[in-house]
Amino acid sequence: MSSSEMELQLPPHEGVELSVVDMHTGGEPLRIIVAGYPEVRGDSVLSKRRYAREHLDHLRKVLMFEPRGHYDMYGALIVDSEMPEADLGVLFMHNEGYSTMCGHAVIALGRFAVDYKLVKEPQSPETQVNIHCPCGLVKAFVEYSAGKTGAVRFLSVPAFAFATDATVTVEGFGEVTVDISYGGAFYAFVDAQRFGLDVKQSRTRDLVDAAMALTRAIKSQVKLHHPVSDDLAFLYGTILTDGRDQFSPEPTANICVFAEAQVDRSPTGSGVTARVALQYHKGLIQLNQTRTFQSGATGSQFTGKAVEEIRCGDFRAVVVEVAGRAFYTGVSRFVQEPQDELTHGFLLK
Ligand SMILES: O=C(O)[C@H]1NCC[C@@H]1O
Repeated sequence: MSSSEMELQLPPHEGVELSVVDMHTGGEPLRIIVAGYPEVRGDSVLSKRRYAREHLDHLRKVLMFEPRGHYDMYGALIVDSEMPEADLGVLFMHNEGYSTMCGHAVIALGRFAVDYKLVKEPQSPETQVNIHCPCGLVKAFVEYSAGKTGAVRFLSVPAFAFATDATVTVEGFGEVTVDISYGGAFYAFVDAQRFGLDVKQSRTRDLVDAAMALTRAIKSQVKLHHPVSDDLAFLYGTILTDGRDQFSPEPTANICVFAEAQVDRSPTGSGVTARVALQYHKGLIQLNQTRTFQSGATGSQFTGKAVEEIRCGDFRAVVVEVAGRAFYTGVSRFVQEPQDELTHGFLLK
């Protein structure tokens, strides 16, 4: 028998099995867990996120960490939603825990939900998929024609500038002026030039070190607040930019360092949402002016625009639309053999 004829079956084994569909959006991986997880308890998606963190974290490590994943792996677990209008609920996971929003994942999940029939009756030219993320309901619109799915755009939860020109003291860099904005998760924004860096040219390690120093400083010096829930009020990451915030048809580049020094390969959907809200707040863009955002890491692109002004508690907020493309990379059935000394996973720092 030649190797091309071998059946892809695991030999007899013991232990937990987990099945996933792998995709990427602009280079950023998304491992969608489709089987093997126990029930995630909780009466809301936000409380399920808490439950997964407290009771099921060993499984996040199995799927995100080596040898099945890697330092920068990203995952999505589909859960039931308490919202009648939602087609699916989702929990996001990464190298440190569980995020509240993930735009690159929503783009991939939109395609996935149509292809794997999580929505009834797909429509052409676009099928709407309502995805209940921990931050709230996100509406994705998936191109659909002749049975095939394509590009995805989504309308995110209310996004708002939380603080502009805030000053923090950053170890090794002194006083740094930053903006903080929310796009389903909170991000700090600063021009990479402030650290003598360039988001497209500098070494990733240097960008990560600067971004993490800033994240640490903000976490210890700025108290965040979200009108809907305290579970949303934490800094998810720092986005270093090329400083080109004034509207232009040219792309603007950024790099997002989130969770525990994890680097987004995509332009960061929730980051684009937060950055558009910030640009709108500063009067640098108008409603329905589309900007192109480029990942400093891979050059991949998303577009983003503010489409409506609304309120979120006391904040003047906007609904932001982000668009991009996701692709399948494979399917896997992972096993966790009990005899394996490294069965729980590990990370190299
Ligand atoms: O696209 C996004 O929003 C995400 N990508 C990884 C970090 C963020 O959650």
